[in-house]
Amino acid sequence: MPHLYETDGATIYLHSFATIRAEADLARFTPEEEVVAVRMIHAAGMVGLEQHIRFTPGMAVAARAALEAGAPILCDARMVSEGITRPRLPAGNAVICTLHDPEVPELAGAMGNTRSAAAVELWRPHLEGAIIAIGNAPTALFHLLNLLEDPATPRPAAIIGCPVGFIGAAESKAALMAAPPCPAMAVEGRLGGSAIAVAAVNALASRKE
Ligand SMILES: C/C1=C2N=C(/C=C3N=C(/C(C)=C4\N[C@@](C)([C@@H]5N=C1[C@](C)(CCC(=O)O)[C@H]5CC(=O)O)[C@@](C)(CC(=O)O)[C@@H]4CCC(=O)O)[C@@](C)(CC(=O)O)[C@@H]\3CCC(=O)O)C(C)(C)[C@@H]/2CCC(=O)O
Repeated sequence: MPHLYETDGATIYLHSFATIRAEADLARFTPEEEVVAVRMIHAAGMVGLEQHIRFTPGMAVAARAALEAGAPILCDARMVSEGITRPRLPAGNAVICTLHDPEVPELAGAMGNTRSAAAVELWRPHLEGAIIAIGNAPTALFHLLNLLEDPATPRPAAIIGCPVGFIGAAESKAALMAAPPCPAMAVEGRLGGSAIAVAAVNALASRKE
């Protein structure tokens, strides 16, 4: 007997989002935040993730406006940059990941830091008004926060802080949300990951589902 399963992509999405809206506790989110939270839950396959999602007031609106104005999107890992659905982007926005730039390994050695943190150095010319999407590397978020401690460093429009894991992930996101240098959102604790960061970007880039 062949397995029977749903084969229509649009129907799968429809049922998926309906299930999330039926099961997740989304009451505390604004309408602009809610679509982002739903898509992040969808990417993680985890109702309950919403309890760990934090936004600074107005972040979702500010990030959407920045994307409409053409903001570039700076990503810590190629897993993030590759996941962004280009046709969703409202202004043909540039998607930039500097992690695999040939300069990065030597720079990381000179800095005594990871390649992920060194790659953030190469964001400097693009930082002003950018959307930052960090889905993997805690050291990238920590290094960005350190750069932004200098008031002369150009301000991004918004930071999506979703590094994942056991070493530095919770701490870097706690530092982001304790003193956000610009509008920001984060998944608190160890949870996070490239797919969840991508889902946030894709939701912010889209009109309501
Ligand atoms: C310590 C690192 C962590 N990586 C995690 C999880 C995943 N990483 C994947 C991949 C393919 C990559 N990770 C690198 C970014 C690499 N990962 C690190 C670093 C050693 C340090 C980062 C940090 O601590 O901040 C980092 C290398 C560096 O010097 O910066 C990667 C560049 C490694 C490489 O391929 O050379 C690479 C990213 C490639 C890209 O997308 O451009 C995984 C897919 C590994 C796997 O499972 O095979 C996975 C993806 C998770 C995700 O959703 O993104 C952690 C858990 C985040 C961990 C940091 C925290 C910890 O607790 O250890």
